[in-house]
This record gives sequence, C-alpha cells and structure tokens, in this order.
Amino acid sequence: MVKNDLTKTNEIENIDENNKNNNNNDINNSVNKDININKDINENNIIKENIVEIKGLEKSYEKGNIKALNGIDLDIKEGEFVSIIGPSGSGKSTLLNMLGALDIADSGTINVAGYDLSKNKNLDEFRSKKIGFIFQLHNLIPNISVVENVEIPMFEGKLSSKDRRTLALKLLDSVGLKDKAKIKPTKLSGGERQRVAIARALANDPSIILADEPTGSLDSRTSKKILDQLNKMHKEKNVTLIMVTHDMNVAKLADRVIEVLDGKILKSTDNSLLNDNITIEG
Ligand SMILES: Nc1ncnc2c1ncn2[C@@H]1O[C@H](COP(=O)(O)OP(=O)(O)OP(=O)(O)O)[C@@H](O)[C@H]1O
Repeated sequence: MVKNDLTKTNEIENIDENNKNNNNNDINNSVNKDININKDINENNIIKENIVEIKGLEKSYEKGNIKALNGIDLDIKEGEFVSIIGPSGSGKSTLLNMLGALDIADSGTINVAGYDLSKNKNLDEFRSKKIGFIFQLHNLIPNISVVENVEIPMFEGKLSSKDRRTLALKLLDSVGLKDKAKIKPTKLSGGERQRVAIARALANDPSIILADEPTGSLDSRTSKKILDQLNKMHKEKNVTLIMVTHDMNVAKLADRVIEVLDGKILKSTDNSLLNDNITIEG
C-alpha cells in the first residue's frame, strides 16, 4: 500500500512536473510568438519607410486669388495604396501634380522617393526614373503603335531596342493586350487604351504610380478590369499607388482614403485590414 501510495505520489508529482513544463513551454511559446510578432512589426517598420513626406504644402493660382493647396501634411509608406477623394476643385489633381513634380509648390516641403521636390533640382530624372503616370485622358500618342507607346518611358534607360521591345510586349501581355501590340491606339476601346496606359506607366519600373481618375470615363465593367489591373500591379510589384478619384466605391479599395476639402486634408481613413480579402464588384 505504502509502496503503491508512494508510486501514486511520484506519478502525481511527475504529472505536475510535466504540466509545469508544458505550462512553461506554453508561456515560452507565447513569449516567442510575441517576440516574433514584435520582430515582424520591427521588420515591417524597416521595410515600409515613408516614400512620401509632405509638410505645410501650399499652392496658389491667379496671383494668390485661388488657393488650390492650403497647408497639406501627408506621409505615405512604401508599397501603400492611397486614394485621394474630394469634391471638384478641392485640390486633388494639384496635389497629384506636385507628387509627380509636374508643378512646383509656393511653400512647404515635399519629399518623394528620396528627391526633395521643393528644390527644383533633378526633376526630369525624378519623373523619368521614379514615377509612372496614368491619366484619365491616357495621353497615348495616336500615330505610333501600342507597343511603341509602351516603349516611350524606356528611352531614358539603357536598354537596347530589342530588349525594349521584349519588355514592352511582356507588359502588354500582363494587361492582356499583347495581341493588340502592332495596331494604333485610336483603334482601341477606352478601357483598352487605359490598360495600355497602365503598361506604359510600368515601363520604367517606377517606385510610385500616380493615377488621376483612371476609371473616370469608363463603364462599370471596364472600370472593374482597370481596378483589377491596378490592384494586381500594386500587390505583385509592391508599387506605391496614389489614385485620385471622385468615386467613394473606387476610393475604398485603397489601403487608405484621404479626403481633401478646400486644399486641406479633412480626414484619413485606414482600410488596410478591411481590404485584405477584397473582391471588386463589377
Ligand atoms: N493651372 C491653373 N490655373 C488656375 N487655377 C487652377 C489651375 N489648376 C487648378 N486651379 C484651381 O485650383 C483649384 C484646385 O484645382 P484641382 O484641379 O486641384 O481640383 P480637383 O479637386 O482635382 O478638381 P476636379 O475633381 O474637378 O478635377 C480649383 O479651384 C482650380 O480651379
């Protein structure tokens, strides 16, 4: 009996010891998990630096009578998808033009992809190497072929003509238009032209794509295709995407929606967690 009791006590002690070890393991695992989570956050912080830093940006037209931007403060992280929304005349396009160095601010600072755009220096280099533009009126050149349009931004680089053509065809393939490469843009539909504009915007492997109303003139089915393309490109290439739109349903697809009013940022809404499993409605 005594022996049995002793054995039992030993067994209970062993079980207790095992439980203690298991509990310690659980605690260690959860501590390790926490450390890993913190490491991810730290790693994310290292990877996702600000690619855009804007402070107190102001821009007036008509000798100061029209205040298009009235003190914009905005940071955008590398690889972020941001939409800018607001009523007509609120300053959206002016802000996008500043981001692409298509216009110069009156005051404030604007730093994009390591270039200080307030300094008015190396802006051609910045535009050709760092930025891809997509406009509502896609600006394709009508009298050259689709593939030649896509090659235009590549002339700044060092690719041979053969490599330019190969890359342009690959980009057209990625937007589903390889078979239209040899025809003139005038023979394409609005949606197809916009997809060519997306391919062309990617041609110089930019850090940032600036899109001004990329679906503005398109029907909802074609808009869906364009938005799918933009989303795909943003996710696969980790390109920072900044898109101006009037349409809140389109704006909400972004990680963050910036609402602009009277040249100022009214509100910034983070959608990144909501949009992880997003499907775009046609
Ligand atoms: N080149 C210019 N010369 C004079 N005024 C301008 C110029 N560009 C913009 N503006 C004015 O600056 C303000 C902001 O214009 P902006 O084009 O940025 O607005 P928006 O929000 O993009 O408008 P929309 O949605 O109608 O395109 C408007 O009052 C506009 O009339």
